[in-house]
Amino acid sequence: MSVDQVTVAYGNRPPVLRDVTLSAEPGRIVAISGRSGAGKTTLLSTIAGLLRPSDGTVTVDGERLGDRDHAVAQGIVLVPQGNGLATFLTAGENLEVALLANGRTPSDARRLTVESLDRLGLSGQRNQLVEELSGGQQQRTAIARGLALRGDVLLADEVTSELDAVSRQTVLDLLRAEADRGAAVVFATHDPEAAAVCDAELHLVDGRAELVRTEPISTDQDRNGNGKAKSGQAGQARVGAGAHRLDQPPSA
Ligand SMILES: Nc1ncnc2c1ncn2[C@@H]1O[C@H](COP(=O)(O)OP(=O)(O)OP(=O)(O)O)[C@@H](O)[C@H]1O
Repeated sequence: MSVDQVTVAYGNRPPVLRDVTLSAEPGRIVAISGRSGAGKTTLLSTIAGLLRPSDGTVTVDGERLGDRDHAVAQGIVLVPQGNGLATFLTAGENLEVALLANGRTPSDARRLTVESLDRLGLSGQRNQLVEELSGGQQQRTAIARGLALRGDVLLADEVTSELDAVSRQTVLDLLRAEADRGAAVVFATHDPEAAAVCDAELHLVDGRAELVRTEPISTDQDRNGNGKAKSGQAGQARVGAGAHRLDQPPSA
């Protein structure tokens, strides 16, 4: 998936994104960082087909992206900021409905729902109404729904903002697992520690993008004798307390 020199505005207002370019490849997690209001959600919404750029293009598998339906057909999954869950349904129903709409059979939808909620530690919440869940449980339900859909491109918008350190690490590990499965993961976050465990980082300032790095950050311990970052340690990215542990992604 690539974003080429995209400019996005809301109505007649000045553009929120200007000339933004980004490449997201299978097997890699790219962080979109930046302060509140910098344009992270706007960028993810554009990649999800919810907003149309006034200039530039979003391309998936060589095909220019159209509307949201086209994005869904192209396997672009969005875990939105604010969750986007139906609060009057149970956690499980939120997943099943999305899976059925995605063309899964009822039995597949049930199986994937159980599996995905379990990965997020939510087995006990499957039959609970979303409105009865805590903020963090709701956020994890939305992530479970996004993972269950097994997209080719996973857009995760501030998906760790409501979580404690342990749950945040679980979610970062799951994003890594999605990348290892072959998805291109785009993760918007204002948390520098979470951004640091991603493979690349694009920083937005007032709608303009600066590519901070295109390789994982690596500590001395993570380097082998010839100075190259170690590979094949999927799922071990760690945040917090200066203990960045980073994985070399498979070459895409
Ligand atoms: N629907 C909208 N209509 C008009 N302006 C909007 C709309 N949504 C966002 N904006 C504006 O676009 C700019 C970027 O917002 P966006 O939500 O993309 O930022 P963000 O980096 O995701 O912020 P946060 O970290 O607070 O979620 C802001 O100035 C915001 O006011």
